[in-house]
Amino acid sequence: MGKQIFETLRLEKIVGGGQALGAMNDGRKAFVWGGLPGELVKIRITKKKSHFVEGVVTEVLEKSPERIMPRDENSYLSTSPWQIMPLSSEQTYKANLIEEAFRLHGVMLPEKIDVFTDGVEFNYRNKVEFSWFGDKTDNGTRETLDLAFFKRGSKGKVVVEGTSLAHPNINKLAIEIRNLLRTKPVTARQLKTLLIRTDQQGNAVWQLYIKDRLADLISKEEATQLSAKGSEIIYSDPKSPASRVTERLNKFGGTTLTDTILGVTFNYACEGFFQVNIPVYEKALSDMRDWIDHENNLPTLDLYSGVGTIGLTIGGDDITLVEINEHAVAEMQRNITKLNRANAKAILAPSEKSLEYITGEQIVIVDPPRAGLHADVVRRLLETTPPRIIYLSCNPVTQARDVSLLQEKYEITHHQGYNFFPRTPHIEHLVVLDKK
Ligand SMILES: C[S@@+](CC[C@H](N)C(=O)[O-])C[C@H]1O[C@@H](n2cnc3c(N)ncnc32)[C@H](O)[C@@H]1O
Repeated sequence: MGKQIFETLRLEKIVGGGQALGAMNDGRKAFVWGGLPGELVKIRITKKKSHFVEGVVTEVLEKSPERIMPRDENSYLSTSPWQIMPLSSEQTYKANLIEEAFRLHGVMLPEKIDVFTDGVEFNYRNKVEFSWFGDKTDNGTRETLDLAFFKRGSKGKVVVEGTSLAHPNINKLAIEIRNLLRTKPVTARQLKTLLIRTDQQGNAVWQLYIKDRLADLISKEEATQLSAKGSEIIYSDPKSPASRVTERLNKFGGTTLTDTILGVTFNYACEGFFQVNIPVYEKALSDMRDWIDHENNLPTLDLYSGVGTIGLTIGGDDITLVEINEHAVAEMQRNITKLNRANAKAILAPSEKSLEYITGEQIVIVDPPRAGLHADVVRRLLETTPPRIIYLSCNPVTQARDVSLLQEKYEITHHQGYNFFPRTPHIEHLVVLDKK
């Protein structure tokens, strides 16, 4: 291991990525996890570049009055680095980051920025992926086996018993599976990840991704003793770091879950796509629904649609959904069929290659990834000028960039922030744009 480098500095502000910003003695910017504005901290450098460094706080020399004890003292940096401040501060930082992003792009937001939260700070996640960690025991005869998360800014792992963000049934089941595997001749090196998911009723399913073809690692009897409704043992190519399904080795019960969003029922696979914090997502959807002109019954176009949870709940009868990911589209198609939505069309394609669907005669909903809208999508919107664009974003910086371009022909009618992921720096922001 290379020599560790430490530095002491004062932190100034929180930046878009969620880190606190400070300056090194040599003038380089330092993006720091685990610190708050105003604090004097000692940091360990985790990445060095010519113009900036990244680091993690190892000691707080002067504390911010905002600082609170993180609930997951050892692992909060891996899952939710804003556990060190109260939710009220988090809400203010999120609103300020939205404001700053739009100001830097020269866009005036007409209303005071408000970030909706349902006040549920913990236990909101319905999906957690655990890693595994093993170490030699004192006498070196066998290895320990623990659940773990990757440490932020290093390749190391931190041993956990769960996370405060997760539904309690997820943490409970994770421990049951860990305890069962501790009785087996298997080491952490043979295991990749454990994915656990719950529906809103708390029914849990799990998938164990392993790097050896150990189909009989867990018996049917053992699986039925666990507090889950279904599970799978999956062989996942060891060459890929991700939990990809290479081969399904064994299955105990179904691993499909069902949830209802604004009265519409969706089925999704354990490894499939689905929203993580359904109550707050539902609030965003019901707000967005208010901006769909159901009276005039215009068709709706949902770009970057995922499995269609926006378009199929709030879009009208005549809805076209465009998504790049084939698994998401397959899941969306299954749901369209099940819901008997004859006028819903799922398109497997990048939005920027589906420009012919943007005709100007429909309400357009966009919910792009962090990179924001493709330049060709913005160009086509400006050419065809649909009467309303409903833009939900997980990155206010790229949203502000796109809105600044769309302002040529649109004005902002409404905007609202949402806190889908409390205790983390993630921000969602809705902007409703009307043709001028
Ligand atoms: C922020 S998610 C939104 C998903 C969905 N609207 C929802 O509410 O759950 C962005 C989605 O865009 C998809 N995506 C990414 N790049 C895309 C592109 N160029 N064209 C279409 N979809 C894309 C991703 O696969 C992902 O499902």
